[in-house]
Amino acid sequence: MSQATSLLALDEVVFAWPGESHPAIHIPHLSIKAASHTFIHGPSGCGKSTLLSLIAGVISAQQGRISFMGQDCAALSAAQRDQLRADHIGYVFQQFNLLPYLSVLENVALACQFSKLRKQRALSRSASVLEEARRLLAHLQLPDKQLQQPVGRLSIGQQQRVAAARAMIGSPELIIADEPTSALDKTNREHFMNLLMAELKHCDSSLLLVSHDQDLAQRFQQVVDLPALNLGGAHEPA
Ligand SMILES: Nc1ncnc2c1ncn2[C@@H]1O[C@H](COP(=O)(O)OP(=O)(O)OP(=O)(O)O)[C@@H](O)[C@H]1O
Repeated sequence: MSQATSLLALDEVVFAWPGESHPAIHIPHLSIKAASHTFIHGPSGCGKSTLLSLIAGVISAQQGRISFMGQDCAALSAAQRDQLRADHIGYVFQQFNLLPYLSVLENVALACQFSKLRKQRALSRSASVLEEARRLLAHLQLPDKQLQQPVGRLSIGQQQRVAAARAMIGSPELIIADEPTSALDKTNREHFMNLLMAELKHCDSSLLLVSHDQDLAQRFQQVVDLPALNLGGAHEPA
């Protein structure tokens, strides 16, 4: 990787939604190191999800450079970006995005179907992908009897732990979590964050978590504040 320890780097990144005259995002510089924990905080509508979509390559910046694992993302084809994402990024979404007709184990194992690399890594730890899913879910304290059930039968807190296991299987370099605790009460939020942080130590992944919940900040080495968009639209991280 270039930039020695930088897993992800954004430089002078500007993005405006189509038809908008003011940018939703202007990031002069943001760097995320390997195996580090970064918290992006800001009020509703400040651009957190937009920033994550830029980093994930779902949308493209009009200006600036985003590099991930030493590669300039704009120089990659759409197919190359898709593969980079599947191999090296795990996601935990606000609404989990689990497939309700699959079992808990199958939902977790699914991430390895889109990435040979993550499958190989999972197999380097366990005898099969399903076994690795089982191991991760045990660490995240999912009761054994629920592993074969459709995810729809789980509580919200349990579904969120399944989503975390799916993001972490095959040890992607970066875990992106978009408001992962917003559906949880305070006790479950603390429990989820404790389990997530403990498991991250084992897989050496970097965590990039966005939330409006400032209470989470103390757990992170790097905190970036995205202020609310002012009337001029553009903002820079504090
Ligand atoms: N697909 C889109 N097309 C046009 N504008 C959009 C789109 N998605 C988001 N925006 C606008 O971009 C700005 C930032 O939205 P974004 O969803 O990134 O904020 P957020 O900080 O993630 O909000 P929340 O915390 O409520 O999820 C908002 O003004 C929003 O209306």
